[in-house]
Amino acid sequence: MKLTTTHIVVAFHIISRPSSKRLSWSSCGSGTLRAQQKQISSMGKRRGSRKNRRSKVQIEEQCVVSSWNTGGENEGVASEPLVALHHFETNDEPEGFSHWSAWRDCWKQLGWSPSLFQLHIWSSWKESAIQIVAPTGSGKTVAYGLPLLQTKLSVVLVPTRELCRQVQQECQRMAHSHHSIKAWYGGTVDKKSQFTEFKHRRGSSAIIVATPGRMWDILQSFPDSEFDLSVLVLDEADRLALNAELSEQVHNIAKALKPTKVILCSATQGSNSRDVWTQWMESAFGRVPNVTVVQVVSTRKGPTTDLQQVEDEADQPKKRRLEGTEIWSQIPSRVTQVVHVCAHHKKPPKLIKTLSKVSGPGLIFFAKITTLQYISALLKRSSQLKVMEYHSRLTQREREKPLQGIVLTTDLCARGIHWEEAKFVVNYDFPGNLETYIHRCGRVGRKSDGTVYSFFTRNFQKLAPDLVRLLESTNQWVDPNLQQLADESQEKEHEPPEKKQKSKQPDKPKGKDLDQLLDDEEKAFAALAGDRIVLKRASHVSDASSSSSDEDSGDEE
Ligand SMILES: Nc1ncnc2c1ncn2[C@@H]1O[C@H](COP(=O)(O)OP(=O)(O)OP(=O)(O)O)[C@@H](O)[C@H]1O
Repeated sequence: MKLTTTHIVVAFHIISRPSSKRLSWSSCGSGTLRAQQKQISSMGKRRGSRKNRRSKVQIEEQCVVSSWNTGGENEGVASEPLVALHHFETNDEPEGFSHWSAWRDCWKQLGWSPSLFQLHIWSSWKESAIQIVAPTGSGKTVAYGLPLLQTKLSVVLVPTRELCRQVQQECQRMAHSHHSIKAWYGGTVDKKSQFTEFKHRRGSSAIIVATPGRMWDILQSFPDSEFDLSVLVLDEADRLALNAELSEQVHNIAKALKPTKVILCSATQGSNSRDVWTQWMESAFGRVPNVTVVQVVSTRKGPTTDLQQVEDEADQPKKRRLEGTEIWSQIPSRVTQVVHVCAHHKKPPKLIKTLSKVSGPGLIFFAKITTLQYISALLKRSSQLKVMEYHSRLTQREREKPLQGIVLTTDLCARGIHWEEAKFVVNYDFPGNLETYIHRCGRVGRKSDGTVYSFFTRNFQKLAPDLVRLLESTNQWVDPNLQQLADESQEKEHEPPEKKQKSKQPDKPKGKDLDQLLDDEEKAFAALAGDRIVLKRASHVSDASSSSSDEDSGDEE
């Protein structure tokens, strides 16, 4: 597998969320652009570390079109999108686009201007395989959803039920009432009627949004059926690829449905996803086509005291992208990230302190449901806060309730969920990889500014060097303790193998199991809350130390 070397920057653009008028593509006249640059640079000034403030670093976002396949060279890439903004403003129909007026009417109804990467995706729509990589909240659903409204039967696979419902609603918003968009996941109408409807839809225009588990279940129940599928969209494609069960289901679905087009979509790519994606393509097409990648990337620009440093850093995103692990650009610039290194037992008081600072609704992420339930019980007893639990052990009915107040959740909510009102995220437990960190950060900053507070414990030291680079690349403050952990980690990388073995950090904090850690948390809460807390562990968490069975992977069915 090789990424072709031609990466052509096809356009330059500073983007936040496309709906934001001041930063929208339509307002990209040079005067406005200068104002935007000023605005971005002043954001850097407000939020940046001292080092960044001095160097006045600007973050600029660009749309890059490239391609990959199993070894071939990249063919010529258009220097600007075939579908341009003026096509939306005039009657001038772009060449080769049927149903153009329907597309335009749809946008006019929504009252939006398409963003640059959305224009590029539509311009690339004739390709049989497209990969979309754009920041959280940038409008990827609309980017693939709008063309689906002009095609025959298409299937969108997403990893969770929540996302399934959300994508269905988003597509329905764009669609005229005659267009049928269905959401299929466990607990919905019976399989037989879903299958009959699917068969009935052959040849007509319809979108089915489903979890892979449900879709495969239905297809398995009715073997030897023929389908006439136009497009298969794999939303959160890296999540689907990196989970063995989901990946196997997608593989089987691609083989059974034989789509004519495959769309891969996510804010992150994950380092090993591409091998799995290749297998899916082989199942769908019987060969691996050239995959066109439309990607939003950010680079840092601006005067600095150290030119070499800027040049090195400017190279960094490109290098990472070439390795297929681009992680820098996908957190919107209006999200402030505050990462603090802290000891595990300090997390409860830190949480209370953080919650006293924030206002408005938000999400707190936990690695395990038992920890979540435990902290939830403590918060309910010790504060007046409106707390809601949200994880995969709830009933379907409970999972359908709208999010409100302070939501204690797991990675079930890490991806895709569009909750405009959310003002903050707390990573009570830091996620195991930076892709998940990026997706969790993306739950805020969707309508207005948001802040992400992360409690970083030493057992995540391995992530520290990349996390520091990520924070710097997005102009954020870097905790000196985090910098120190990053430096130590890099020094360890260069140690001879024997020494490395000796100094290897255990995955869990040394000598303490979850029960002990919860005891520490309980004491810390008691110290803070005084009499309001009854020092008695809730019975439903007394087996908290029991294995990883309480982890919430967010997978479906
Ligand atoms: N061109 C546009 N102008 C204004 N609003 C837009 C535009 N495109 C999409 N939106 C809106 O932006 C919001 C976020 O879109 P969406 O949920 O598709 O983000 P996303 O890129 O899929 O994010 P994530 O990576 O977190 O899943 C939606 O409410 C959508 O309706």
